[in-house]
Amino acid sequence: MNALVATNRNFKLAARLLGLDSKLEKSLLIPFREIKVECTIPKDDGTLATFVGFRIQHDNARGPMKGGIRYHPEVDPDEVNALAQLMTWKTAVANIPYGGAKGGIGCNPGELSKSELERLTRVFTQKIHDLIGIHADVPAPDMGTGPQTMAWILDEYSKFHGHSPAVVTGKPIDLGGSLGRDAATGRGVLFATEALLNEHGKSISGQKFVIQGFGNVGSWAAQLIHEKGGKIVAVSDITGAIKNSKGIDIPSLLKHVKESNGVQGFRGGDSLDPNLILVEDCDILIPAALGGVINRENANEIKAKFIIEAANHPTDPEADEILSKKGVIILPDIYANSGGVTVSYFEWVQNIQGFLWDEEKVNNELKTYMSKGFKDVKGMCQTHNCDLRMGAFTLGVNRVARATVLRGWEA
Ligand SMILES: NC(=O)C1=CN([C@@H]2O[C@H](COP(=O)(O)OP(=O)(O)OC[C@H]3O[C@@H](n4cnc5c(N)ncnc54)[C@H](O)[C@@H]3O)[C@@H](O)[C@H]2O)C=CC1
Ligand SMILES: O=C(O)CCC(=O)C(=O)O
Repeated sequence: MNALVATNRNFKLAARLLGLDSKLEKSLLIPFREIKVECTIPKDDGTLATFVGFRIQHDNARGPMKGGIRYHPEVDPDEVNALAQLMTWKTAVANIPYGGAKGGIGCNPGELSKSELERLTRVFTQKIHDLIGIHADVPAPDMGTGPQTMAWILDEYSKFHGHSPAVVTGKPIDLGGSLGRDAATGRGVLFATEALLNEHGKSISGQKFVIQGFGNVGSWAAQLIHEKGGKIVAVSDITGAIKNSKGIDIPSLLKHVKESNGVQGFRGGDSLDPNLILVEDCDILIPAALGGVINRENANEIKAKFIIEAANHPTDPEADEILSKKGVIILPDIYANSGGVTVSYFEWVQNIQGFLWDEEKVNNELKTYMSKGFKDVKGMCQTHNCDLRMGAFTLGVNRVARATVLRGWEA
């Protein structure tokens, strides 16, 4: 199912549970602003290449819009729109003073040199610099981008507006990035998983995990779960998949990935068909790559008892229904992966204050926010007699709706 159709469907279900007025519902659904820009750069060989970049600014009722920038061949306006909307509900679930946005460029970063990526990022920033800003819209990394991308955006933006470290988060530490931001989404996934398991009288230790995606989010989640005694029995990335029923030695895998740019060829496990990773036997499945991967084609075959959505919208509504009938418990993206944007908020606060926190403070504050988020989501599940996805959606949508109404309708 198209990502936007799926996200709108979840929003509308939540709006119905909350009894929202239809005019308010419409105003919450339609994005604040959609930006589409042409980005033409000279390639290293002197030829020209043209890419299309997007920034969808979904809502700013609760504060500046916030969300990552994705570089991926499948970036399209509907997907970015869905991701921007999810950011609005996510920042509200986390209860941080932001709205939601998302951006992306349709490109394959693996096929571009570092200097081509730098030129592309600078051209994109030139096209959108007037519409982002410290109190307007604050980008961050997502799939295919990272601290270096944020450094180029910061540098290009600062040429127009003066030195502005708080205009992006997820920056390198040397440019005002926060300690702990790199690991934050994975660490948040760990805290979210602990909160859920605790409620079921279980702990991480001894549980069997499968992780799809071994980039920023998947690799940090794997590392932290491994340190807590979780047994990671299968992992995949774009290069392939590996499995080891005794548990993969994650520090050795991290070393291998650093040297070989992917999990393929790792000797501490057997290779596995990447198409079968999601249906591999485990207790807990963590999708940490693309959207829409859990759908009606594979939902019935999933063996996990719990799914922790580290990726954004990995599960289609059709799969939600199938999994719910099977008794599988899903911890939804807008809560489970909110650790990244929460520490982005801490980074922005540090930049504005001009005062750096130590890593222990960052991680402790993150734990507090993730614990509070879980309690708030559960509270909405009880109030509306609904599952965790609708608990999170009603929580987020209700907070944004209240802020929207309080700000008023006068033109
Ligand atoms: N980076 C962040 O702070 C946050 C990221 N997310 C979400 O987490 C997910 C992963 O993002 P990052 O780790 O930042 O991206 P990344 O670019 O660092 O890593 C992506 C990983 O997915 C793998 N991958 C790509 N296509 C695949 C496929 N077809 N099958 C299996 N693996 C595949 C890549 O090889 C790589 O290991 C995305 O859905 C993103 O939106 C959510 C919240 C915050
Ligand atoms: O850190 C941020 O501002 C946004 C992270 C993001 O794009 C996400 O949570 O999906």
